[in-house]
Amino acid sequence: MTDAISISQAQLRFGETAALDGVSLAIPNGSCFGIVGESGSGKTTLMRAVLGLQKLDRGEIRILGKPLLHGRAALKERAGFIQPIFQDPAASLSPRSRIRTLMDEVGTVLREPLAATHERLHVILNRLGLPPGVVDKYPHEISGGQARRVAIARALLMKPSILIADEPTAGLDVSVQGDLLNLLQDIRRSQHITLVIISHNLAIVRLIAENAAVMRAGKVVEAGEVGSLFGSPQDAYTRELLAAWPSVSAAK
Ligand SMILES: Nc1ncnc2c1ncn2[C@@H]1O[C@H](COP(=O)(O)OP(=O)(O)OP(=O)(O)O)[C@@H](O)[C@H]1O
Repeated sequence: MTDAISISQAQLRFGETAALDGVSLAIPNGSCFGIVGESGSGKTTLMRAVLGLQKLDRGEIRILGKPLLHGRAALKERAGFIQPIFQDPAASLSPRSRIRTLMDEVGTVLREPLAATHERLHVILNRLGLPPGVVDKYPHEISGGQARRVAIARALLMKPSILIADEPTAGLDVSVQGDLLNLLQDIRRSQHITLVIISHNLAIVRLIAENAAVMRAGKVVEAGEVGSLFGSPQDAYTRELLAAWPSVSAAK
């Protein structure tokens, strides 16, 4: 079966820093895949490269079997099947537009009648526990948790087959974090979406991912099925990370 994302020998430097240093990964179609690692290990850079927002110095990325291309047309085409949820959702919402405008843009991009977009949006907002009236608000009028769910709603409205979420629960109350993860997991299963979760939080990845990769200093130090990766880590760095999350190694 074709992988949703395959990355081969990705290299990317920012001056002296090797943000990606020979990263190779295969993310199976329809799976939930976690990318973990401490701050600065290269997780966000990898996500940006996969989205085509950052060019590699060397290496290759394939999305659903096709080589990743750059340029406006390729970026636009890719938005139809791969969608990001960025760490700071408020930053991706235009401050001067009501949320309705942001959602209506999706209908235009998909060349879908507005009524059909609104109907799908209604279902998605309901699913995410957002009141329908949220669309009449400006981004500064909603809470951080709502902004994150609005960003997820917009991403889902695009009907992606791959969703990449960078720290999807950052800044949310612990009580809401579990709900959001369960919801993402439900949506992934019912819509057969490949979900990539990027997080420094091992507990989140342990909870919902099937496979994961551990990154350090731009390299993948270890990757595999989550149970064995966290149950019997082979790499010293994975063990070190796990030691900081005792509840993760205990939860088998
Ligand atoms: N635009 C940039 N210019 C210069 N250096 C950068 C840039 N983006 C990232 N880096 C550097 O590349 C390395 C990897 O950063 P990256 O943001 O990918 O890490 P991360 O694992 O996502 O961290 P975090 O969990 O804090 O978001 C870091 O050393 C960072 O300082």
